Amino acid sequence: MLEDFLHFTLHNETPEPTAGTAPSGVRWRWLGQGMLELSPPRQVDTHMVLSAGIHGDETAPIEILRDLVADLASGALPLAIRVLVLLGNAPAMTAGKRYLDDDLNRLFCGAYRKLPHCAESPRAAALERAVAGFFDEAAGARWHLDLHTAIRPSVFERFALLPHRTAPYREDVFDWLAALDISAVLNHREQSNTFTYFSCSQHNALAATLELGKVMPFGMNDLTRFAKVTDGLRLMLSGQPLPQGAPRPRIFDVVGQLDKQSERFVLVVGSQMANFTAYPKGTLIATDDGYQYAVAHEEERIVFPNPKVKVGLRAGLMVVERVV
Ligand SMILES: O=C(O)CCC(=O)N[C@@H](CCC(=O)O)C(=O)O
Ligand SMILES: [Zn+2]
Repeated sequence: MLEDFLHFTLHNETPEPTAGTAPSGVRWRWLGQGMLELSPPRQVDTHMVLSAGIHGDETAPIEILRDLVADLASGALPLAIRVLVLLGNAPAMTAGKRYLDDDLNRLFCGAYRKLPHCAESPRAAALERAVAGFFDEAAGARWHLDLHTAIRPSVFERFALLPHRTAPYREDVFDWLAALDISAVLNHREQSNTFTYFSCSQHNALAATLELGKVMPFGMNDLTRFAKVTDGLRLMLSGQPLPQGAPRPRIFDVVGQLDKQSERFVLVVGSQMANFTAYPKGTLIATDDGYQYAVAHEEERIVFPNPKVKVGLRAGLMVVERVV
């Protein structure tokens, strides 16, 4: 099973037995579809959740995690920390869609309770339980990296989003992201219902969403484009120091959110631009019933423009580069 964790996940097959020790000595526990805990034989003080496929059509990170699990099982990659690998939305992966009924990454922090009949709600609940169980037993450092790909091309092919928290992020977080080949960081300034906000706010994990390239079908990804990210993850998993000296990512603060309040929402600037496209002060970006968003700063950049989201959800973020 560990050689092709993804296959078991997509076919909703349960391995028999559901726990064991791999040839590498790594202990494993299958916690349910797409949920696998791996730990070295000795006690460790670092605990990392690695998730992908929270959106079913974002396949590159799913393939990256599949390959990492296989290498941990065979011993090609030694494991020095405890890790929970989560593949989020298997039915959506099979359908090649972002989600079936509702966006799973808007259903965390208990938001799933408001949509009891949606296909993704039980999954959000199960993922929350898995993370809670994992971190309950975790004394020491807690990390969560949630790997995604963007729908649109991006000015920065690999970027991170940090969930809002009251304490500012330590400077070394940006060095750490630089070592993972991340060239831009978007700093959220509001609470949300994303997976990383959940693990950050409810489990005190150092959490980040990583956006790796653009949505492609399974088998069509050029994973060499993310080789440095994968190398960094391998170092983290095997307890090795990350390389120093990578250029610091550029940092952007969210200054506005484009909310789709009704079906009359219009993204005036269109929706075909790359993420982080810049607009000058005064540009009208979006309109809706009784609402409009115009650029208020000298320059703002748009991220995740998507007028097709459901009413009530964010249809884009506006960010401003931080002067450091
Ligand atoms: O390209 C897009 O429009 C969406 C890519 C994506 O799924 N991004 C995540 C970001 C989560 C965060 O804000 O941390 C999402 O929208 O859920
Ligand atoms: Zn995504």
